[in-house]
Amino acid sequence: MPDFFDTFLDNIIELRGIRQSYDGGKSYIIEGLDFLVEDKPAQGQFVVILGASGAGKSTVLRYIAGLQRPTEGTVLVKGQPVDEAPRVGMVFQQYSSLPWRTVLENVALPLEYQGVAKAERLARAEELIELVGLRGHEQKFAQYPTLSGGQLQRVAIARSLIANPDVLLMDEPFGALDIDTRLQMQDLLMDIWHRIHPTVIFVTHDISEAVYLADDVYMMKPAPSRFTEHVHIDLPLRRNRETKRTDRYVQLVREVEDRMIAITSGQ
Ligand SMILES: Nc1ncnc2c1ncn2[C@@H]1O[C@H](COP(=O)(O)OP(=O)(O)OP(=O)(O)O)[C@@H](O)[C@H]1O
Repeated sequence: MPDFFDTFLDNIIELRGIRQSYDGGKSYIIEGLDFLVEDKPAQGQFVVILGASGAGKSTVLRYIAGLQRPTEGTVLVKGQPVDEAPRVGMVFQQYSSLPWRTVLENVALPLEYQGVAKAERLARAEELIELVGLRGHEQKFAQYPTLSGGQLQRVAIARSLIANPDVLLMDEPFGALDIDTRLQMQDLLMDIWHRIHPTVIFVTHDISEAVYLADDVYMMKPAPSRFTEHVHIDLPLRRNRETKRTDRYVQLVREVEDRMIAITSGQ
């Protein structure tokens, strides 16, 4: 039975009846996949996707970003086909900045593509650079080792946010970072999310990271894959390192872990 308020909420992301084949329909790596994320304007949502390697997590993000079409099925963002709903930002695990451009130019890039005047786009880029804690690095080239791995991901996050996306897709964005930087970036991302409330769809292999960040965790079974499990994370909205010491956090990590083990072992 749908919740009473569900009738008033649109889905910001809607994937229905998705099938994906790479061999002309002989076999399907994704089969019967449905995924609905409701819109919560001015509140946002933090959704984390977990699944074994090769389950199709990146593929789901590529559908939502409009980078790939499924063999069958419907993909809607804010009720529209993805090609007509362009306000989607994406952050990848690999550093994706243009190394021959400065931090400021990299962050401003999406607005340059949109034809926004230079003074305006650089002013907006400065705001985002402040938001991600990169003040003082604007004129450095966005390349390693001039910038550290964590700083390069900050550039990527700032760039993904500059065009005011309704949806921010993050594909293992902290996967390549050392543990200290990773924990710092989790807190930075939470802080940003509380300020600007996009709907975030975040892929990770790290269950403790998933529980720390998410409102909801969705789990994919191995191929032919689809979402089979969902855990709502009922931790307080504002979280910090202390949250990880609470009984509820530990309990949720265990619950998600148990469900992942059951899914991947086919139980
Ligand atoms: N162009 C392609 N041709 C054939 N198979 C493909 C193609 N693109 C993706 N696949 C397969 O689709 C499956 C899902 O890939 P995807 O990258 O989405 O998985 P994933 O869950 O993100 O994996 P990981 O956690 O390892 O990043 C994989 O088995 C992959 O080999």
